[in-house]
Amino acid sequence: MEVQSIPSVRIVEVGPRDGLQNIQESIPTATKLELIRRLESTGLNTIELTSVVSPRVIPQLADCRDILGDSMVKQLMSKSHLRLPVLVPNVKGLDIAVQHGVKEIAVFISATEGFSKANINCTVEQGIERARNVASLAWKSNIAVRGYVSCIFADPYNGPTPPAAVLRCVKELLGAGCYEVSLGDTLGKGSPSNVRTLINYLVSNDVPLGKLAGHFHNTNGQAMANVWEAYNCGLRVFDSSIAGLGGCPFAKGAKGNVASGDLVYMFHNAGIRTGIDLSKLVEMGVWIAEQLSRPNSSRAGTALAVTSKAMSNAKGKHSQDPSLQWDAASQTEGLQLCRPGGNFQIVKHLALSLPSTANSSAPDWNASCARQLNQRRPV
Ligand SMILES: CC(C)(COP(=O)([O-])OP(=O)([O-])OC[C@H]1O[C@@H](n2cnc3c(N)ncnc32)[C@H](O)[C@@H]1OP(=O)([O-])[O-])[C@@H](O)C(=O)NCCC(=O)NCCSC(=O)C[C@@](C)(O)CC(=O)[O-]
Repeated sequence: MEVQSIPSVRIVEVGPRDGLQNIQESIPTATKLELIRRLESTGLNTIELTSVVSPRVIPQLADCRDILGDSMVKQLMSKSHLRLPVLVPNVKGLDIAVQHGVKEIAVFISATEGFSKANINCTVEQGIERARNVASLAWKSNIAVRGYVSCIFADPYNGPTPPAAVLRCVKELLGAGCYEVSLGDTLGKGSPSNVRTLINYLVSNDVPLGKLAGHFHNTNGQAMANVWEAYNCGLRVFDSSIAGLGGCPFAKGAKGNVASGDLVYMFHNAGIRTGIDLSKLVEMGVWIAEQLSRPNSSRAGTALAVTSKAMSNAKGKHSQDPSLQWDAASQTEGLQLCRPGGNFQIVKHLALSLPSTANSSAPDWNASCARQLNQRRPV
């Protein structure tokens, strides 16, 4: 008999990097570290830790050395089942990552000129050259390299992106040694039909599906639909961010990444394994939204958090409220009468257990029942 394996996806949590990079208020390093620690405890096995970029451009992540030098992060880095990429734009970033024992980096280029110039201050061609150089040095240091191509559907300065420009960047990154390339809808402009068209186009031009990941921002509320469409086209790796945080200073108006909680909820409901504990992820979403004083953009996360709070409130109330503690009031064979707390004026519950000889002794049993209820009738 053919054994069917359970379908699974890999989720790349980009919250500590993409999720935080565009937040203006300074976030304490301790909060970022706690975020990483809690994310790992949910079962996520790929977490982008931070970026090593110009602190003038991304001041929020200027503490990247403190993150990478922290003992808890070092301990995570020593776990062989975890992938903990760090975003780097150039050799300087790679050097700092190497000094801190990073085992995986992510390089990033744009398919479009406008965003490339704004984001990394170079042309697309120069960006490719830099990424190639960084990747080749990384490989020499035994560091795995993931790649991003931004603006797969549109650029904030140049408008719609030609698919051929995306193809070129994907091929360049794979040729440079990236084990996987994440397709970034930086502005969140794409919808499922764009996703299908682009993936089909890439595949028909010899890009292996297994080398692609999806990175969808939720500006127009299409991110979940885009993930699902990409899944149905054959993608199995998706980037997401806790509480739907995310954004880039050069993608004005774009909203956060697809929320990790929504993604995991959707996949689990479809019988697709993620390896992630959804209830822990939900708690995490609530926690980080509180820490940052921001709304939690995960719809499933918010809804599940409300339900779980209501359930634990009800549980707590039941165990504390004396009127809901049930005592045996009287007991005869086959009949137990319970009462809530000390107040017997309202009979809230009657637990009846029929005698094993119910048929033969039914008249006796009925009489016993009536007697007890009459004795205990509310006044
Ligand atoms: C690429 C540069 C550095 C070019 O910026 P530049 O000004 O051309 O670089 P430079 O080499 O002239 O250096 C300028 C200053 O930055 C410093 N510097 C230079 N490199 C580093 C480094 N690695 N780490 C720390 N510091 C660095 C360097 O030392 C110098 O400092 P100064 O001497 O003036 O004090 C800059 O434009 C930059 O850092 N850009 C990064 C922007 C960024 O992080 N954007 C967000 C991430 S991309 C994204 O979100 C999209 C993605 C990936 O999520 C997918 C998607 O959604 O599409």
